[in-house]
Amino acid sequence: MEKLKSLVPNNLRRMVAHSTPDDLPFASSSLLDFFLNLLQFQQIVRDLAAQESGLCVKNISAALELKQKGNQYYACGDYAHALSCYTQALRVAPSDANEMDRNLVATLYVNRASVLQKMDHLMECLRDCNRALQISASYAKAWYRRGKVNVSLKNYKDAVYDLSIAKNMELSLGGKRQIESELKIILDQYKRASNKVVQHTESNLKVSEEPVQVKLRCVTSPDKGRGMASQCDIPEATLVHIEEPYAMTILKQCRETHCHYCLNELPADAIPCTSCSIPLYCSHHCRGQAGGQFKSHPMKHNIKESHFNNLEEYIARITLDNDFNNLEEYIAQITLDNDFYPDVEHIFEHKHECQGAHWPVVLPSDIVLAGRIVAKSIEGKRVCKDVPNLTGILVYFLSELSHSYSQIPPESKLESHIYAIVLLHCLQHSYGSELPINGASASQIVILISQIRVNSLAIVRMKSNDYGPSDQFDNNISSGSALISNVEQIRVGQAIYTAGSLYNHSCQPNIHAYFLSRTLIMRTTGFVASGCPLELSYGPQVGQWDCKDRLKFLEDEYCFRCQCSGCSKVNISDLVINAFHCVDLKCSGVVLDNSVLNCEKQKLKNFFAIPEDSSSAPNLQVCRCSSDGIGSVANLEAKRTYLVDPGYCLKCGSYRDLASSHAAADEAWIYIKRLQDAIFLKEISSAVLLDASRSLGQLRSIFHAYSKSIAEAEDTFAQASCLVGDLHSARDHCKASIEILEKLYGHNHIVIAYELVKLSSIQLSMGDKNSVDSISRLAAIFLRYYGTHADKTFPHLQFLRRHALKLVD
Ligand SMILES: C[S@@+](CC[C@H](N)C(=O)[O-])C[C@H]1O[C@@H](n2cnc3c(N)ncnc32)[C@H](O)[C@@H]1O
Repeated sequence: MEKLKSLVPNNLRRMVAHSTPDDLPFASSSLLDFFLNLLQFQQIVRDLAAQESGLCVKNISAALELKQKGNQYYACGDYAHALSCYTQALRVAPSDANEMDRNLVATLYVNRASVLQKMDHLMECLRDCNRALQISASYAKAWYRRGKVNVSLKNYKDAVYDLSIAKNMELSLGGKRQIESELKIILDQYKRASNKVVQHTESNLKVSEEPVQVKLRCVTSPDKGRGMASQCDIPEATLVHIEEPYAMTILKQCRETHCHYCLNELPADAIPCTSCSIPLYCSHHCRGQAGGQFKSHPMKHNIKESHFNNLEEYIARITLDNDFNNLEEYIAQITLDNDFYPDVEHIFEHKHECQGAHWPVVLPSDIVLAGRIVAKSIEGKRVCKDVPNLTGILVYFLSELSHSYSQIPPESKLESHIYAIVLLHCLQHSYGSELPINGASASQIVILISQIRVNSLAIVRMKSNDYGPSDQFDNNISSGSALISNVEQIRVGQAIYTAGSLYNHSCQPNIHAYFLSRTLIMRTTGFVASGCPLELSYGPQVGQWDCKDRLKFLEDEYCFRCQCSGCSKVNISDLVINAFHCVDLKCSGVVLDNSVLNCEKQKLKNFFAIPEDSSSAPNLQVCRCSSDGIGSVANLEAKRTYLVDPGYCLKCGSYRDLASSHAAADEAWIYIKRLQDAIFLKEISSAVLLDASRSLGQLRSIFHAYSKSIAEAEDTFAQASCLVGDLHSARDHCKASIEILEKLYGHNHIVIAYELVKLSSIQLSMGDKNSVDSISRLAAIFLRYYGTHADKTFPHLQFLRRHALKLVD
């Protein structure tokens, strides 16, 4: 990108940078003409879009090399590395490659199955054996491995079948004898045990049985444009929206860890695309839905019919059991190809990327997402033939979704134009004349990119990390084996939800958006009165950042100035979050620095906007101040001189020297940061702890008691205390941090639930029965945000509940 940008001459750069939606086609076409005559551009595009020589094409020698490495790791017992090598080998192995008369992919599945069994991933091992047998039904080693894993799963009947078949297929006499002796042992086990049947169906992807029962309507307001509003009173935790993405793509950093279709974490037996080396999927279902070029394995071997008769007789003889009579059906069930192919109307999102070219890996996620939207539109056009050209195929996006082209910074405009032209060239390899490359099509993709910018949602997953005292730390304070849970949200994908994009943002949202698989779900987090707008947070919230930081983020990321209530009305959180303590330590007032005050001043002006001579207004203001707690930190009805200069306490008017306060705070933070580094390295010395403890005392005298700084420092101490095994202190610091967060976010915010996960796990480790209350409270908040999906989105909740019950018993 930088290379291409640097080649654009200044006059053209200026023209593109200052273009508006009206003169966009002219700017696009001028830039396109320039690039088409540029050799470097042609070379870059050729590299990105080349199919046969692309980096993502299957590659037999790379696969063999990785297989070899995997074998070496396996031989020396390094199963984790062996597993990774076999998975990478499967990713690049062509489906028709053979090695010693055996299909290479089948061999790799069997090798990986052996590792998975060693690592005790039994169901994953079973699935890999099935995959090998679906390619080559007469593969003795695959039947053998299947038999062995079925023994581990105590599925003895299947194990008898599998090993008998393996013995029948095995060519060497020695091999046959070995299997026979193993069979004898299994037969004994079979006779002694009652056989259970292990279900090996793939994961159920149905996400929600709960229907959406409320009616919403689209409303328009002058400051936010269209938005959604309720048509009736809606109780809290009500499901208000559920939607599948129009288009979705995985984020780069999750390509190796999450399924490229459903975005759930990959299991140990992840499967690759059959014809390129880009995606990994968790199941055949997801692979089928995403769709590649669907190459089947040409070496498919089936078992000859004649084998069945002898084999059935043999099994009947060794088992003396009439129950083994449908061998043919058994084999058919296992060896049947279980790739799931959706109906003919289904549009495959990965198909156009699956040609070996590496542009889908190299270009940024939002550009790949734009590619998926264009591809879906073209495929849709094939189904509905009366849509004429690109204007037609992108008609929904061009006319229905808002965009920010006029507001985006000049540099970003140039980047969008270059990406649009590059993307068009890459997509043309799949769509030829269906996708003309000209100024009109390029400008439409530029608009599409800016629509993605303001309308796409980040798909997130909740992740809980456990940490406890380091082994080497001499724990002489408590004997508790603390295992503390930390919850974090990680971004895994980016998607466009067409109806979901009508919801506006608020920094004090009344709906919560979350994802199951790739499905978007929205729920009210409190009671919503009829006619009220329903708004979610696009990222920043009151309590998380102060107002100026939220405004900046929304302008930078989404190109709009937030008009929500959190950014236009005074609230206690914005006043205290980055506030200094009053010099009079007995005073609870806040002292604001210049940057915060400038932003708050605007809101404070609105606060005083009511005419001076209005007799009822001041009382109203007082009521409001005391009701939301503002009165305890700022006396906004008093003299307005406080509002003019930074450094004065908003309650008593005392002056604080902010320059020296900033310097003292920076110094104190050096020691807290040192403690954070020590936590990361899990090496906490008493000297580091002591210095940080002194600094915490200093911070408490510098910052306001409800400030984020103090909350963060308390949280750091909670973690450190946990690691050194001082659970009493960990609990107290965790409680202190929660108290501050309650002031910043409110009592029932999801952030409080995340902190309660920490607190309750500390309490559980201490055997403290108060953990039951903490867990009930966090479960109630989770219920409010996730309703019936609370356990599904956060399975750790069940674990906590179980342990709390044990404690009560
Ligand atoms: C995903 S769209 C929401 C629907 C949009 N209002 C429309 O008419 O299509 C995001 C855009 O809505 C507007 N918007 C959303 N929340 C806003 C807010 N809190 N303040 C101002 N504008 C907002 C901005 O123009 C933003 O770029």
